[in-house]
Amino acid sequence: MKLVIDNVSKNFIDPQGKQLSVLENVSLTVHSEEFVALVGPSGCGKSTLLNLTAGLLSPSDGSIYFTDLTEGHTPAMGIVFQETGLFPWRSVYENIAFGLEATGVPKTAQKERIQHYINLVGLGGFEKAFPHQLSGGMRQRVGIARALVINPDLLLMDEPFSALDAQTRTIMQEELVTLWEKTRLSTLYVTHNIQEAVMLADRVVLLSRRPGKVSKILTIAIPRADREKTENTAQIAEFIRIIWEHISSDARAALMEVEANG
Ligand SMILES: Nc1ncnc2c1ncn2[C@@H]1O[C@H](COP(=O)(O)OP(=O)(O)OP(=O)(O)O)[C@@H](O)[C@H]1O
Repeated sequence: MKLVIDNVSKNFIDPQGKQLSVLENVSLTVHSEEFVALVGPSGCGKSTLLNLTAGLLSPSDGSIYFTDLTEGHTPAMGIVFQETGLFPWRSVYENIAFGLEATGVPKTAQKERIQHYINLVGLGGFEKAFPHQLSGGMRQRVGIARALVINPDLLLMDEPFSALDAQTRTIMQEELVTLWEKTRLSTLYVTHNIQEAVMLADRVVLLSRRPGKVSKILTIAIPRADREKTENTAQIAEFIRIIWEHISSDARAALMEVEANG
């Protein structure tokens, strides 16, 4: 499976009725078993690109498609947003079951699958709890399990941990690394936090937006072996220093822009 974002542009109409060009000719691929982090300052169009990929928005130009699929297979996408959007009147189990309800998966297989993901995200024992009885981190785990239960080909995550306190965020990031090692799911992860991107991703993609200009893509590749060495702040800082030596001046400017405006 490969996700291809091919020369995509997106314009919106702003509240004054003027056309606002957010993305122009943006191209990006996410390969099978690849974790790509999309980093950029606030307002550069990260969520727009993710929503276009999810099919929640349509591109003004260009196309988004999958290649290298098994014949006849329709790709599925799991989505995790910053706001989990859990149904408050449904239990943990019922919230996770939601994604499977409209599918043809038989009931017994559904039960097994739901329980598998509940255990995988560490929520065993909380099946009957309601969202208001859970911490922010636990609610995000429900959101992640709900996205995974449909066995997606691609996982889309939009700042899933940014509403959490710093300590919980670190725990959730570590848990996501462990979870990803188990699932190796192709993932596109939006964040404005460079450290988080470096810690999680195989490849960091910078979406840069200069004043008066539309967004453009710059990529920093992070080999998987090196990613595993970025487990604490000191290692991440050292890693970013090494990357810094090897990237273009445009990419340096984009990183500084993220730090200044992220
Ligand atoms: N539906 C819409 N109608 C009009 N303008 C929009 C719409 N959605 C997004 N925009 C504008 O597009 C630009 C990019 O927004 P987007 O949410 O994609 O940025 P972002 O990089 O995800 O920002 P943040 O990190 O703050 O979430 C912003 O200027 C925003 O105001």
